[in-house]
Parts: sequence; C-alpha cells; structure tokens
Amino acid sequence: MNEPAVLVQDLQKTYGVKRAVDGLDLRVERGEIFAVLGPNGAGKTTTVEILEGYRKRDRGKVRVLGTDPEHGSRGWRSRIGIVLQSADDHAELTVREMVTHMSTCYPSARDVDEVIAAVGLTDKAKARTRQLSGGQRRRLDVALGIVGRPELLFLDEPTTGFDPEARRSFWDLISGLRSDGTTVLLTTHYLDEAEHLADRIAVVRDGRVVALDTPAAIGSRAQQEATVRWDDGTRHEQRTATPTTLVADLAAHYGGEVPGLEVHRPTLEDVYLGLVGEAA
Ligand SMILES: Nc1ncnc2c1ncn2[C@@H]1O[C@H](COP(=O)(O)OP(=O)(O)OP(=O)(O)O)[C@@H](O)[C@H]1O
Repeated sequence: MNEPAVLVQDLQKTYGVKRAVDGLDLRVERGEIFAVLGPNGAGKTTTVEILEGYRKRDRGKVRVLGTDPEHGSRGWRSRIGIVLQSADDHAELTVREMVTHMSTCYPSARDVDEVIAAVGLTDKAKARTRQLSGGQRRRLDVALGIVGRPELLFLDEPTTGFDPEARRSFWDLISGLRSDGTTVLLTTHYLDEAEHLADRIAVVRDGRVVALDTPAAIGSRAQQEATVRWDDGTRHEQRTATPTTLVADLAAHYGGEVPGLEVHRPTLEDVYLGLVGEAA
C-alpha cells in the first residue's frame, strides 16, 4: 500500500472573518516523524483537529489512514493516537488506572506496564495523576496516546513548558516510537524540536505551508549565500556564494589581514525566521 498516512490538499478553515487555514497541503508518509512547525496562530492546532476528526473543514481534501476524518468509524479511530495540548481530567485516578482504562478501548492494546515503563513512569504507576509534575503528566498523555498501538500518533505541542532535561528525555521517547513503525505527526513552535525529531518539517505561516523538506535541506538553503563584512575605516558588506574567493581577494588587496573581517552564514534558525517573518 503506497497510500500516505496523511494527505491534505487545499485545506481551508475560517473562524468568522479569520482564515486560520488558507490552502494548506501536506503529505505524511507511513513510518515518518513529521513536524508542523510555525509560530503562535499559524493554524497548526486547527489543522491537526481537522485531521483528528474533531473539527469540520470548509474546503479541501483530507485523508487520514485512507479515510476522511469527518466520516471516521470507530475502527478508524482505534488506529489513531491523540495527545492534545493539555488534558487534566480524572485527577483522582492513578497512572496505572488511567492507562488500563484506556487500554480496554482498543482491540490490540499494548501491555499496560510496558507502556508505563516506556514513558518512564514506573515509579509513579500508583501515584494519582493530580500529583504528577507537568512533564510527568505529559508523559502520561503519551502513554494514553500509544497504549492502543496506534498506526498514527498526533502530538500537539508536546513539550511546551518542559525544562531542557525533560524535553531531551521526551524526545528520546518519541524517537523510540519510530523503531516500532509508528507514524508521528507533531506540531511545535520550537525549531530545535522539529530539527531534532522530524524526518521532514512543514513550516506553516498564516495557514499555509511556506516550506516543506528535511531539516537539512531547509537549513542548506541558508548555506548558499554568505555575508562578508570588513571595516577599513569604512564599513563594507557583500553577499556572495563564494566567500573564500572574496576573502582571498581581500587578503591580497590588504596585503595580509583583512581589517574587521566577519563571515556570516545563516543558520537554520535564520532561514526559519525569514520564512515566518514578523509572525515569529
Ligand atoms: N475556535 C476558534 N474561534 C475563533 N478563532 C480561532 C479559534 N481557534 C483558533 N482560532 C484562530 O485561528 C488562528 C489559528 O489558530 P491555531 O490554534 O490553529 O494556531 P496554532 O498554530 O495552533 O497556534 P498556537 O501555537 O498558539 O497553538 C489564530 O488566529 C486563532 O486565534
């Protein structure tokens, strides 16, 4: 089956006069970790909610595991895992009770204790969910999202509010799902998160995809041109695709050291900020 995990063509959604999604196209292949990256208000959550079947679109074609989410059956839903931006229900239940309860909803659920171990919550299995830290709660959310052995997992801004160490271990957890063959679609506004986790990134701005490629390919766009600056009493600046040649010419001109020399190659972050403009 060559059918992609997710196919979106010309998706549109308007709230009142606000066009939140404005002709968005995506194709997520099976088995990949795909990041939808963009600033606040870019339309990421709206798009994911449409893919999950929680929100109606105005226009466009959407297929998730071969099905239009507006007409998704129970069977289709059981093949999908969802981790929403925040969930703090059932605060009195323990971690194991929550995961066990969720596992009963699926025909071929994963082993509850294995899932709790996979998200690093074995020590907290008997803790009530209201006693968990923010990061632990997020890990529980992932446990609830994967216990049904989904083919496709949606993660909406999974690490917002995490400290750097918690983010690292969360990333390891998500990377581990790749080896199980799970397709992951995550939204994030952290460039480093998309770069670290994703096979491919769609950069979204104002409800449209403005770049879609591997992190390396998006980053390498930047490498094509460097800015060379020097200062011999007057400030000079020149953009060039061949900075080494320019610097050699300048060195010959000045007979050695070029005064105040700087060579700047844009980073992936520069490219990203350029793509999303002031919205970032
Ligand atoms: N229920 C709603 N009613 C009206 N406007 C909405 C609604 N939901 C979202 N919007 C607007 O649509 C736009 C896109 O919002 P959305 O939540 O999809 O963006 P996002 O990229 O997920 O942002 P964030 O990173 O802040 O979560 C925003 O301008 C937002 O204010």
